[in-house]
Amino acid sequence: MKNLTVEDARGRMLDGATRLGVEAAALPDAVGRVLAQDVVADRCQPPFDASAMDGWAIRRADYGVVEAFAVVGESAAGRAYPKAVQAGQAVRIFTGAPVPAGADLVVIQEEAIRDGDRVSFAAGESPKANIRPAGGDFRSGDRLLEAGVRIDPWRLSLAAAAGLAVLPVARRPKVAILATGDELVPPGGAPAPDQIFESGSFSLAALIEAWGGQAIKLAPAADSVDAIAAAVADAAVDLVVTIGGASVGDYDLVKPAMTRLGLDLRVQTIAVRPGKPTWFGFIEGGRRVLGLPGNPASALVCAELFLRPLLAALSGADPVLPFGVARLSAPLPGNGPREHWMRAARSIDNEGRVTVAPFPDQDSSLVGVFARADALVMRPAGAPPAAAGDLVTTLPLARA
Ligand SMILES: Nc1nc2c(c(=O)[nH]1)N[C@H]1C(S)=C(S)[C@@H](COP(=O)(O)OP(=O)(O)OC[C@H]3O[C@@H](n4cnc5c(N)ncnc54)[C@H](O)[C@@H]3O)O[C@H]1N2
Ligand code: MOO
Repeated sequence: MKNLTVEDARGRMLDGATRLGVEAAALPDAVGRVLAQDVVADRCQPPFDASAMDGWAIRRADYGVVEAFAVVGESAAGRAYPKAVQAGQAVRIFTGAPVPAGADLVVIQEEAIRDGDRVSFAAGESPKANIRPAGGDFRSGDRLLEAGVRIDPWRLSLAAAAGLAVLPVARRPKVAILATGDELVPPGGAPAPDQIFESGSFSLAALIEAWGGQAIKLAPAADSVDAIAAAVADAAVDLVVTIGGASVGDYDLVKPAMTRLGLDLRVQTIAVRPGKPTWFGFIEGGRRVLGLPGNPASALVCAELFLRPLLAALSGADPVLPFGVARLSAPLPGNGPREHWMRAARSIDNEGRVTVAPFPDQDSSLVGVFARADALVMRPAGAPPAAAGDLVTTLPLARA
C-alpha cells in the first residue's frame, strides 16, 4: 500500500465510487450538474416544416409559370395559415412560421413585387426552398443528452428546446475541507512571526465547487489529535478532504486522528511528485477521507489527479481526466522514481502546435508558481532526459 503508482492509487480511490443519489434541478439551476438519466425528445424540432426566411410560400410548380399570384393569407411564427395553398396562390410567410400544406417553396421577399392582393416574382433558376423540414434539428425519440454528461449552457439550451423544465441530476457530493496546523492564520488575521496565512482551503473549496461538489469549509484545526478528530467527528458529508499533517513528522497527526474515527486506510502513500504523502481511506459513517499534503502545490496537484476524478465518479460522470499532449519548449533532466507532475505554461507555436514550458523551480511550497501555471506536465517515473520538442502528457488547468 506504500508508494502506489498514481494509476493504482486512483483506482483504489475510485473503487466503489458511484453516483450518490438523484434529485430534480429546475432548468436554471441545472448548469454544472451531472445528468442522471438520458434526455429523450418526445417531440420533433421544428415540429413542422418551417420557413427559413421572410417571404412568400407558393407551389414550386407555379414558380416561373404563374405571372401574378393571388395573396390569400399569412403564416407568422406562432400563427399558422390554416388552409392549403392552391395553384396560383401565395401566402405571406415569416421566418420560423409553419409552411402551409401545398406550398414547397418560400421565395424571399427581396425578390417579390407586391401589388395590392397580387404578388409576382422576378423568376430565377431553381430557387432554394428556404424550408427547414420538421425534425431537422431532432426527432421525437432521439436521445439528446446522455446520462453522465455535465450540463453546460449549450446542453441546457437543448434540454429547454426539448421542452424540459426540470432535469434529473446527480446529488452533489458534500465535501468537508479541513486545514490543519498550528502555524495557520486565516487571511485577514494577525500572524505571529512563526505563522503563515492559510491558503490551501480556499483554492480547494473553489475547485470542489467547479468539479460539481458542495464544499463545506470546517474551521482549521490545531496540530492535535483531539482537535482534528473533533473537527471531523460530526461532519455530515460524503467526503472529508484534509490539508497538511499527512507526512511523518511529530505534528503530522491527521491519520492518527482519523484512526480514532475508525480509519480503514486504502492508500498510504503515492509515488507522485509533488504529493507523496497523499493518502485515502474510509472513516465511520461510510465517509471517504482524502488526506492531501500541506504544501500548496502538493495539495493542488493531487486534488487535480485524485479529487477531481473522485468527485466525477460520485456524481455518476466519467472520471477520466482530460489529458492532452504537447511539445516541450526546452529539455528536461531524467526523472526519479516518482511520477512528476510539473507546473507549466502553455502556448501555441507558429505552426499551431501546443507547447509547454515547465517552470524551473518546481518546489512544492510555491504558491506563486501555481498561480502562473495553466498546465501540468507529466514525467513518468524513471523517465530518461527529454529534449526540446519531445511530446509529453499534459493536464490543462482550467483558468479564468
Ligand atoms: N522526513 C520526511 N519529511 C517529509 C517527507 C518525508 O517523506 N519524510 N515528505 C515531504 C513531503 S513530500 C511533503 S509534500 C510534506 C507534506 O507534509 P504534510 O502533509 O505533513 O504537511 P505539513 O507538514 O502540515 O505542511 C507542509 C507545508 O505546507 C504548509 N501548509 C500546510 N497547510 C497549509 C494550508 N492550509 N495553507 C497553506 N500552507 C499550508 C505548512 O505550513 C508547511 O510549510 O512533508 C515533507 N516532509
Ligand atoms: O511530495 Mo512533496 O509534495 O514532494 O513536497
